Amino acid sequence: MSTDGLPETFDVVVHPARELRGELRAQPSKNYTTRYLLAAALAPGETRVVGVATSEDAHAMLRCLADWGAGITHVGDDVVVRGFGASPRPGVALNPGNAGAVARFLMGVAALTTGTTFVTDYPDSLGRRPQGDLLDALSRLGARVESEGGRLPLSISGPVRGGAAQVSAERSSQYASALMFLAPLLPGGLDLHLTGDIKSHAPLRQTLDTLEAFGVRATANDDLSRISIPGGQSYRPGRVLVPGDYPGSAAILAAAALLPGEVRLSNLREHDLQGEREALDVLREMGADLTRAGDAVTVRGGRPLHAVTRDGDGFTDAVQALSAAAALAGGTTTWENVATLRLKECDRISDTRRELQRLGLEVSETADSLSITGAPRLAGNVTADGHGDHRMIMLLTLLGLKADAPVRITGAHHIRKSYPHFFGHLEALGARFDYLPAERH
Ligand SMILES: O=C(O)C1=C[C@@H](OP(=O)(O)O)[C@@H](O)[C@H](O)C1
Ligand SMILES: C=C(OP(=O)(O)O)C(=O)O
Repeated sequence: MSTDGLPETFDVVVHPARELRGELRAQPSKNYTTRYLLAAALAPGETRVVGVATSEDAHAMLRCLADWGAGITHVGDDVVVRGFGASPRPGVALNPGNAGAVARFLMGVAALTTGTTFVTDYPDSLGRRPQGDLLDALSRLGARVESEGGRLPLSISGPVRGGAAQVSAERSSQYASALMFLAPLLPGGLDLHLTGDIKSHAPLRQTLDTLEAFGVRATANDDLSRISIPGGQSYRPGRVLVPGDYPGSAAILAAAALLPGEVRLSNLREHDLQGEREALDVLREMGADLTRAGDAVTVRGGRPLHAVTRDGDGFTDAVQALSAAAALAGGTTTWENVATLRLKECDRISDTRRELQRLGLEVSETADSLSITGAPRLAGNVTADGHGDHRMIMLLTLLGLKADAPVRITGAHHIRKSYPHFFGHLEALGARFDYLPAERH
């Protein structure tokens, strides 16, 4: 499955880099790939999804949709999906791997079936992430739900009719997105009330955007606390183009800001709903020299950076990458309102604090914030724990490039969850890595 030419599992040794220089095309967006593939499967007929991500999460979605009965044909970088419409095959066990969004979106749609089971081969990561808020919403709608403590493995059986529904959006926006994908295919649609302090508004807008691209009518109020989707609709098949990925690109841009040289990254739409687009503003506010021409962003790196205090919830998947910039900026950077980071592939607050401290940095945390005091230089010569988390691996890689001596990152193959060509892209810019047998998986 891996197209990156690297061993199946590996630790990476990151060598200090003098500069980064060159041009790259941003990889396809993870969040739009998962959404477009799912919407394509929910559409009767054929949809061509142009430029699909090749990450493990994209493969997880493709595998699950095929198991539910979608026809999947790869044509170059595109995927042609023959949808199952409102009738995914019942009685199937789906394995979404380690992909939270994939698992949750499919759990919503599972209410169309008379029984779907969800299992994972990542019991220590996805298997620990909470699903209770979505399961509660589904059972209030009349679905039959079985789980132990609201975690995978679990099973969901419909049918449900729809109508008024409540879902908490405090721990993850993915629960509400899941119900939004389900809603148009229910006889009664859904009048959704998102409760709690709503987090991750940006992905919710990406879901609304996807529904619109597939001809599904939906209305929402400004703060997204009310989302109304009439029932009895169908997804319209057609052709959709996956935009470039801001979360992964934020790591490349942060690396480029930290090191001397010049990096140009294309395929980053200026008007895009991915919240991690804000990473560009954050880097600029920190003092980076970043310019945009159309869909290309150029960074002239090596300028001194300074600390910022920002609400990180708008760019949740770029907080790790920006933490690398913070680790080398003058002063103390604080990411506020980031409690949901604790519920990702690892605890991205406490685990990040521990790894940064291991590298010699001063870091503190509260329940919902992370503060990092920048150091003028990092000694390196340590082994850091990747925590099986692609975004932690990106952060540690950036610090290794800037350190005085190499940094080893364990389990670096988990980069493939969202960015299989991450190391290859950095090599193309002049970085150097060794790939060693993994000390542990
Ligand atoms: O809807 C999506 O595709 C995503 C939503 C976000 O999760 P939360 O809503 O849990 O913050 C984000 O972190 C994740 O990578 C993808
Ligand atoms: C948290 C992430 O993904 P997911 O929730 O889809 O597993 C991520 O991509 O950083």
